[in-house]
Amino acid sequence: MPEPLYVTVRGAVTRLDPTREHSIGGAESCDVRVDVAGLSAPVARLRHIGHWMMIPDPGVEETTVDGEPRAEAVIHLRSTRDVKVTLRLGSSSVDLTLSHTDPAAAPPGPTAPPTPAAEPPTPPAPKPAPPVGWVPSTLRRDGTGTRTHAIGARTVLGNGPGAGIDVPDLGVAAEHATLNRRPDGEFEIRDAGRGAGTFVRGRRVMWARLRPGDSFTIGYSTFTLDGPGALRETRQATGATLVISGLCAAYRTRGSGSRPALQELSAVLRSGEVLAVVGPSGAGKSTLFSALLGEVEVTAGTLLFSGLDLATEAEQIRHMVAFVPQRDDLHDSLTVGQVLHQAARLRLAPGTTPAERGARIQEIARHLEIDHLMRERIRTLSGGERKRVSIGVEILGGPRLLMLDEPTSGLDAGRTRSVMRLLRDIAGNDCTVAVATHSTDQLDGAGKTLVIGSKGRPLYFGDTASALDALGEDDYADLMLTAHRTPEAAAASFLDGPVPREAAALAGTRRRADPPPSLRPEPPRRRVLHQIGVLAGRELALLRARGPLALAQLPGVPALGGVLAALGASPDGLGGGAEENNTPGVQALTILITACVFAGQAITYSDVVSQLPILHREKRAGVSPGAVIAAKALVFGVLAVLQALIAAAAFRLVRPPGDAFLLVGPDTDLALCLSGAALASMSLGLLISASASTLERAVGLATTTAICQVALGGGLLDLSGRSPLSAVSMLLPSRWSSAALAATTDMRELSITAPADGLWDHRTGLMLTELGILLALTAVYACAAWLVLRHRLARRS
Ligand SMILES: Nc1ncnc2c1ncn2[C@@H]1O[C@H](COP(=O)(O)OP(=O)(O)OP(=O)(O)O)[C@@H](O)[C@H]1O
Repeated sequence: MPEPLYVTVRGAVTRLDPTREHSIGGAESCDVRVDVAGLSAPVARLRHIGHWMMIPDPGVEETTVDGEPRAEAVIHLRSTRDVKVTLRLGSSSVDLTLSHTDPAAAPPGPTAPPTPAAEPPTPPAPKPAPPVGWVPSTLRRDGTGTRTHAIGARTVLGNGPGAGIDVPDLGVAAEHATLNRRPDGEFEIRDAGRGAGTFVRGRRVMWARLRPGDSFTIGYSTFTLDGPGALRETRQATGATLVISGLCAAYRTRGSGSRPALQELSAVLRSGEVLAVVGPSGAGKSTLFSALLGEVEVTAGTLLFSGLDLATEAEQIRHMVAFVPQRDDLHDSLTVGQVLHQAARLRLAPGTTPAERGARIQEIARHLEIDHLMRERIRTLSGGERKRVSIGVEILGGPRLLMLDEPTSGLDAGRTRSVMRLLRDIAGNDCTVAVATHSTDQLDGAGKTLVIGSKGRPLYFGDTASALDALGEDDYADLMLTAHRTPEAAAASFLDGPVPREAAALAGTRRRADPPPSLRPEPPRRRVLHQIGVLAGRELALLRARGPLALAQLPGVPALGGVLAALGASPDGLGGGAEENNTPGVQALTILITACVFAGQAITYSDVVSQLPILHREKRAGVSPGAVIAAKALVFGVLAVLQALIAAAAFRLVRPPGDAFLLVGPDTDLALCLSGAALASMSLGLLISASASTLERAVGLATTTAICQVALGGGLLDLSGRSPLSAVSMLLPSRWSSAALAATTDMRELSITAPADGLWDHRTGLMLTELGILLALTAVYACAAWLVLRHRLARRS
């Protein structure tokens, strides 16, 4: 049973119930009444999340615990010892004593300071608290505040003792950036492209010139040039406030412009708080998250997180924000351990060592109670376990704002409660948590609630405990029915209430992001290379996870094609004796090319479209669509070439390729032509898969393309003239690979059924051109796939 907390102020003891949040302040509604500077607003809140924690209001200027000044936004009371807390505002302060046992029931004796002897003998053992803050212990430097560094001609900033200035945050690489003094005496900052970025006034930069007074941000530290040789570092106080002020968002509709989805929504959420966003279906709960993620058009209002504007400084805060979508899209065939390791390699700075990644994964897995599932495949997990893994993937990077869309949908009441408890725990570790939910019976897990009515109109924001009373409803079922009709009085009273005013006041004080003097925003190439490596590794893991039967098909299809082509060919294979006419040679050539284009296209045509939700999720975490396509082209390209070699070898086992050749020899030329066919078709398959909106459409597109490849390869229809069909065939790998193979085997000379096609002439230069065109098609299809995928993942609604 969670234990109560006893707060003593000037001799008066108040017992706090662990099942709900309590406020300390001057207002009558506060649970513990204190007078600090005559303020009526709460100066601190106390909440139980497995242990008690105190959240001083940001307006409190100084908090001391047992006489020690504390800069944290959240003070965790993990010990069962009595603690003396002083909160100071201006010249006024208040002293509180927080006890885990009732001081009034304690035996008479000395009261302060408490000694071990004065403590009650066996206080009830609390549930073991999470061992660490959400910013991981392995990479954490305690404390916040300001310090000044001496800087020379070149100073390296990075994560670890090797750097001149140590910035121990998750997104910071070991050698993250260098600060150089220029010949003119000014300084420039250069990002090494290995971590989560260097930011100057909200923009991610690879290079920027800095003058005295200019600042740049790396991880959670902001550095300001204080003059020659001095760099002032300000660590962002843990805990950041989310301010939503007068937010209006709209979806574009076909033809008629846009349809409003959120209207003048306001809320203020502080670190350590859990916000439940509730409302009837279609009210706009998911849209609110889309707006916070920059995925829907914000037509008015302000969104601030940690003082940064999400509209203009989204890049800088991207690594602070994580989103767990409603569907737990994860690679089903991988194990939990593989999924977490891949996610850690993509989401943590590339310079993070395997030991650090392992420690972080262990830390998260223990916290989420999934450490015993590391070897289980995702598809074998229950809904609740899968949800925990999905949350784990998103919090690996140590976000400060975690948003979850329906995290409890499909879970039983017990699992729902445990997810809500987990979210409270996460919030208690320097994170702000917002959750859209229909599980209104478990809302007591969230301290704050935002009720949205139909058409995105806000009806209530405030303490969860007061939501029903404020809206005059008995239960949430009634509230949902009322909210569906959006009562004008409630909507108007919200807009006239204190929440929009407070949000507007906070939004009005935001820092302006002026353009910096000199910037060079560049794509961080090294990061993309790192991502290609990680994603290629994942493709290999996914291939291995397909199982032996599916893996056996990969060499099986081209081998069958090679054997069938050989059986259809004359005893001389693709060649032929001078006096003998090799009529079946064209058929054999067509079967060989068909087998290779089918095999190449088949390995990729469904790949991107079936992973789209996962890719969308990873794009939000900074994974580049270019890296995705490059990794797939790399792995599947090698696979396609291997398949072509298997087809060539199978053919060669049964029939000779012939005597004629143009480049290296009959066998090598055959292998080159088939490899070109398979490689370019693999790339065409990627384009199909990136373009199709559903798997069914991808199947349709792939089938159509395959038919065209067979019919327009050159061996079945005469494409020698300037017909439209001939023009279309130029876009297909089968046309160029058939021509190259016919050229090297001198098919026009050997077979009377060979078409009078100039592309089939037995000329070395022609064959080299045709192989070159196959490579060019491979590159063009892959680039087109990248552009299409980039467009699809970036598309705003
Ligand atoms: N991509 C989109 N394009 C156009 N309209 C959209 C789009 N997504 C959502 N909408 C509309 O915006 C409104 C709010 O949708 P949203 O998904 O935010 O509601 P919700 O409260 O999350 O609903 P639910 O509880 O059913 O998930 C709805 O009317 C919906 O039809």
